[in-house]
Amino acid sequence: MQATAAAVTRAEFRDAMARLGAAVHIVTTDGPAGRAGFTASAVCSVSDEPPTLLVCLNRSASVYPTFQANGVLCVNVLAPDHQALSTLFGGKTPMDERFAAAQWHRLETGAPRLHDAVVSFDCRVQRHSAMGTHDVLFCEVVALSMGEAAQGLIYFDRRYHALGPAL
Ligand SMILES: NC(=O)c1ccc[n+]([C@@H]2O[C@H](COP(=O)([O-])OP(=O)(O)OC[C@H]3O[C@@H](n4cnc5c(N)ncnc54)[C@H](O)[C@@H]3O)[C@@H](O)[C@H]2O)c1
Ligand SMILES: Cc1cc2c(cc1C)N(C[C@H](O)[C@H](O)[C@H](O)COP(=O)(O)O)c1[nH]c(=O)[nH]c(=O)c1N2
Repeated sequence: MQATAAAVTRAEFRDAMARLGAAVHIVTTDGPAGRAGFTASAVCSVSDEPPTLLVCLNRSASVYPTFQANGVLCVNVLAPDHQALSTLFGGKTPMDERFAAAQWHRLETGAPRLHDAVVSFDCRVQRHSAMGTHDVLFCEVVALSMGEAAQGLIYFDRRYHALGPAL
């Protein structure tokens, strides 16, 4: 099936995007506006000088005002064991219940770092830009924490898949 740009519906776009596999993250914040976190697949490297990544956040998400006000966040890259945690942070669960399901620490900014994340990027949001339903947050990485295992959790075809070295 082929569709031209003008004729691409939301449903067609989502069906197509479901075939673009992506790593899964829990993005957190803490500060004057309180603590919040959500599951995100729309995360990408932008520049290594200054070290910068981007996160796309839906402006209709309940967490949006908290991220907007705090201006800091931590991108926690998930491992295969974190499937249930990803589901918890990707639904409508109250914030305290989300955070009660795992252990958290802090790096520089105070945004929660997941203790067994594959890697965590602690960031200050330098800029944000609205596009359609989402804000693109440009985040400068001010501290890093590398986990022990280099294994990944991928979201592809609306399901989770474990990623690790071939045996
Ligand atoms: N970028 C996002 O905001 C994003 C990404 C993945 C999932 N989700 C949300 O998670 C839930 C389950 O998603 P699913 O993948 O099982 O099925 P789905 O059919 O809702 O989404 C399929 C794919 O489309 C993209 N997508 C979904 N919603 C989007 C949005 N609002 N803006 C931009 N891209 C979007 C993602 O790549 C997603 O994996 C949905 O509520 C969805 O909105 C949002
Ligand atoms: C696998 C997967 C991937 C994503 C999401 C979900 C799931 C299951 N969600 C949706 C987001 O996590 C969800 O809306 C949050 O729970 C926010 O909910 P509240 O509105 O704050 O309760 C999501 N939302 C967003 O704004 N950007 C993203 O990149 C993603 N990616």
